[in-house]
Amino acid sequence: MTRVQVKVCGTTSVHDAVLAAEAGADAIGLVFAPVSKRRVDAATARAASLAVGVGVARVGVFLDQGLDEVLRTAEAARLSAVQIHGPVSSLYVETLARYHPVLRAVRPQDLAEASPPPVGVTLLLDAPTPGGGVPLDWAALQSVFPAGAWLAGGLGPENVAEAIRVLRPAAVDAVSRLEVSAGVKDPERVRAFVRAARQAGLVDPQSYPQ
Ligand SMILES: O=C(O)c1ccccc1N[C@@H]1O[C@H](COP(=O)(O)O)[C@@H](O)[C@H]1O
Repeated sequence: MTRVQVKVCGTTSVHDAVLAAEAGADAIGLVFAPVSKRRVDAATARAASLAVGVGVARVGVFLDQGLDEVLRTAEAARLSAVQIHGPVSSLYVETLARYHPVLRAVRPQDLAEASPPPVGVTLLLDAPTPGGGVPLDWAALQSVFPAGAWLAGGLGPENVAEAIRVLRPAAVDAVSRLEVSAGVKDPERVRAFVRAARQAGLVDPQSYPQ
């Protein structure tokens, strides 16, 4: 048995990257989507990536952005994986997966179409409005949640254990409920989130993404 991985998303500073790493997060998320109130520039993201080092995954979050932009940003910001939101083609996702591990964010209504993902792609089940802090209906998803998929959408210290108990995701991912204001982390909530996820149990390693 292996522990659930924890991603702390929406990192906009070296300070908050180090906070997440010291709290025990396995991954930080760096949002490059132009629409996001947590958007980070490549130079700051690079500094945050270098600060946490290779022991922590650095996931770049993109929404409706071209392949060139994603690949250039991944290199500039020293990303170790990319997370793709929005209505992109299979070819787009498969092309990216030749360069980087891909987290493909899908809404519950898109799950059937996206499963199973191609090699190098892991599904991330998220709410229809990414970064909106609204939880999914975990009970309704229990019978269809794919082995090895990640879970996001309104997770925080108060509900992550229950989400893990119901869906057994390979990883949990949160942003809104870990902030004091958009893009600024609440240290106590970040620590409590990682702690709660850690304590919530273990998952079967065979359900992990390859
Ligand atoms: O956080 C954002 O602003 C954002 C913008 C565009 C695409 C994704 C975004 N965040 C992702 O949303 C989920 C969880 O959000 P929440 O915990 O419900 O607030 C997570 O995957 C973030 O990477």
